[in-house]
Amino acid sequence: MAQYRVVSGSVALITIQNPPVNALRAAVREGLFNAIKRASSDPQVRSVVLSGHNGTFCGGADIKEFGNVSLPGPHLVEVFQLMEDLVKPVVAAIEGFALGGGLELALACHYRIGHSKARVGFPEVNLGLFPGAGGSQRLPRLVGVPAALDIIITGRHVAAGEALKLGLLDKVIDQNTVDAAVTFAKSVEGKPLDNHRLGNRPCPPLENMDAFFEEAMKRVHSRARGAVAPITCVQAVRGAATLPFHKGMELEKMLLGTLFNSAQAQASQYCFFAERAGARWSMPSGARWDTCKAKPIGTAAVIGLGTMGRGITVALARAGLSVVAVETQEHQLAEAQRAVSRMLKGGGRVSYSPDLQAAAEVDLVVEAVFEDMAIKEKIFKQLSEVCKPGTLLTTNTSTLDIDRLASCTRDPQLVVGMHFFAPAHIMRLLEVVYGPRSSPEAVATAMQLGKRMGKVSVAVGNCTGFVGNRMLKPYLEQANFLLEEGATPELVDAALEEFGFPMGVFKMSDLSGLDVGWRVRKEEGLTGPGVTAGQPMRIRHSRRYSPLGDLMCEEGRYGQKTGSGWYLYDKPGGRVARSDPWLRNFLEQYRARHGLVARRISQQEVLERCLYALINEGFRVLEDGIAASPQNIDAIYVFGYSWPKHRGGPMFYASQVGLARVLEGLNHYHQAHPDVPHLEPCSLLRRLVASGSPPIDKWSEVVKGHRSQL
Ligand SMILES: C/C=C(\C)C(=O)SCCNC(=O)CCNC(=O)[C@H](O)C(C)(C)COP(=O)(O)OP(=O)(O)OC[C@H]1O[C@@H](n2cnc3c(N)ncnc32)[C@H](O)[C@@H]1OP(=O)(O)O
Repeated sequence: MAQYRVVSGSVALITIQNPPVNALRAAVREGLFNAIKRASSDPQVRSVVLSGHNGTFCGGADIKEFGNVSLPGPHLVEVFQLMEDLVKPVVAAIEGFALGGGLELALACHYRIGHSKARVGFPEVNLGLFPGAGGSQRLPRLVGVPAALDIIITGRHVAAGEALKLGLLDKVIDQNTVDAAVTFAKSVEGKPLDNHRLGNRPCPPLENMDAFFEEAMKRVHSRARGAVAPITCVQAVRGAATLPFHKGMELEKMLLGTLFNSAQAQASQYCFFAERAGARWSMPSGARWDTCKAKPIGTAAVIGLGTMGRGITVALARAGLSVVAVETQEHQLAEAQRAVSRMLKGGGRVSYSPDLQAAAEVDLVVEAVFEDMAIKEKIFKQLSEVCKPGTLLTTNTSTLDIDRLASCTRDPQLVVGMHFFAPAHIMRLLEVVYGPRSSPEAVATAMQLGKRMGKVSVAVGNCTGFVGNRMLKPYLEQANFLLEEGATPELVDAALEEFGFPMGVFKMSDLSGLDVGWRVRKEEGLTGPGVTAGQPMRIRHSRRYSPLGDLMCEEGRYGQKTGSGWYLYDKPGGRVARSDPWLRNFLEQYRARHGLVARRISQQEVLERCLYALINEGFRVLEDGIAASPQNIDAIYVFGYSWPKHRGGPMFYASQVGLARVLEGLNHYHQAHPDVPHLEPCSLLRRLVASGSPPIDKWSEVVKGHRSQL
């Protein structure tokens, strides 16, 4: 786990060996502890170099160990202190990553030499923690409080060049890092070390310290959206700035104790693994990630250059593909060309054409035209004739039937959905949608391409809305019903924002445009001139229906783009939402017209109705086999719908609330609203509760048993 050998006559070279990222699990901590003791007592040794096996210094503590009540082996703080106290100089040779406990380990060394491609950082905040093994105390002493706080709060990876400028690294080199570190170690043998022990150094002084930390705390409170870890980061760094090292370490220990087994830390760590779980995809046919080979993709075409098409073009070009961007409307093509070039800053290999024929020779097509089945069917038919045999045809539809599009082509097995999220070059999520006829090779290729674009890719089955938008529908529906019953957009949004969403449902709807959903509802036959004649306004297919969104669109209130929607904006395209007296009036008149009596609605009811309805649909998605696991659903919600990471995704949240409580809540609300089927608890949820609410990683066993009985 920690290999020890003496090189160059006097240098103990200690190499951490725990693939793939040399995480500091118990055996590694023990190995390091023993190796340092050995170097200390070895008379031949005058200096030490610490490195990581296989080009990676160290990815930090082993996150998989965190569930254990008491961690076995020596504690990291103990190992690091032993290292810092060593009377022989210790040099960290950093290749690849030094993250979290890995960087703390490097900070306990007396010198740090990094490869030019190395990256360092404290990503603990993303795991609901902070650098609590000395990092919050040592880093500010080395680089100063402002730089340390920035690194610790953002969790960002710092490139070697920047780390050198900050003084975090002593030297950056392009050659063999371990060789350079050995040479360096020999050059400092016998030299005094006191100033190189960060625990001995005071923090560089900071003017206006109180004001600095007050401002930092204010900023963190406004951005953290209920997450506790970022606040703790500020408290810990303040300790470093104001306390002697040993007192700061005590504070750090106390603060870490409050977070370590907290619900937020568990949720964030669950997200870390859920993000990676999508790569191990499977299809109902039994095809899997490890048995299917992706086709090589070098060229792609994007059809339709609206907002989505432009973002997709940028994402593909940044992944190194040569892209043909096709748009039949000349003015839109010219505008898109300018926008894409701006986003790519002159880089990328993109050509533009008004003609679909330009896609003839590409390996893969992403269709991103208007959300209209007839138009998409026509394009798929044309693509099938134009493109060379073997070209993968994909669609960016957010809701339409993949199989219907596949049936317009000569090779339906080559058709899959690639559902990007706006802005497509920024949002991390990609839903890869397979139809009943999509080949495993086509799925493997789309998943592989997602990885190349840096996306969190999740393979899902074909149904209206797939996973994300299917679950969103009952959530939006509940929000509208709450308005009918007496809530305001402000009340609903405040409850959801306090829960941790960056934007409430109505602000989000104003941002994305109310007309988008209106068009979908027209396509579904829920609204429109022919549909509404003679039908009760608030009932469709014998279920409760809210026409509020349709009425808003009929008034021309599409959201930010028209300057008014659920809120008022200072101009079309304005961003700052203000309460709108017109809307209050409109809601009052609407309720009066339909004999609805407004009642007081609590934030708790808002959360339970919106979130439980969404979660209930998540269980149906699992039941139907549209998503392979709750982890996949949660990754979709965290990376595509901005579900707060510290809540772990909707399915994990349900497991934390308690499945019995979610079931009870749904039963309660369904009794009150029997005409709303989305509130009726689905059979999988009932079954999970009946089987004693097993932990989330055991749900799949119940799902399997459940499906075999259907
Ligand atoms: C107190 C807290 C302390 C002291 C801490 O140190 S908390 C841990 C802080 N460290 C991190 O948060 C780093 C987490 N890891 C990463 O960010 C990345 O894995 C990486 C940048 C180090 C490498 O990225 P990449 O090359 O893309 O590889 P993967 O992310 O796919 O990872 C490969 C597999 O390794 C597993 N892994 C990664 N880091 C850890 C870890 N610290 N503990 C346990 N396991 C880890 C990861 O899950 C992958 O495994 P599979 O999911 O494929 O089985």
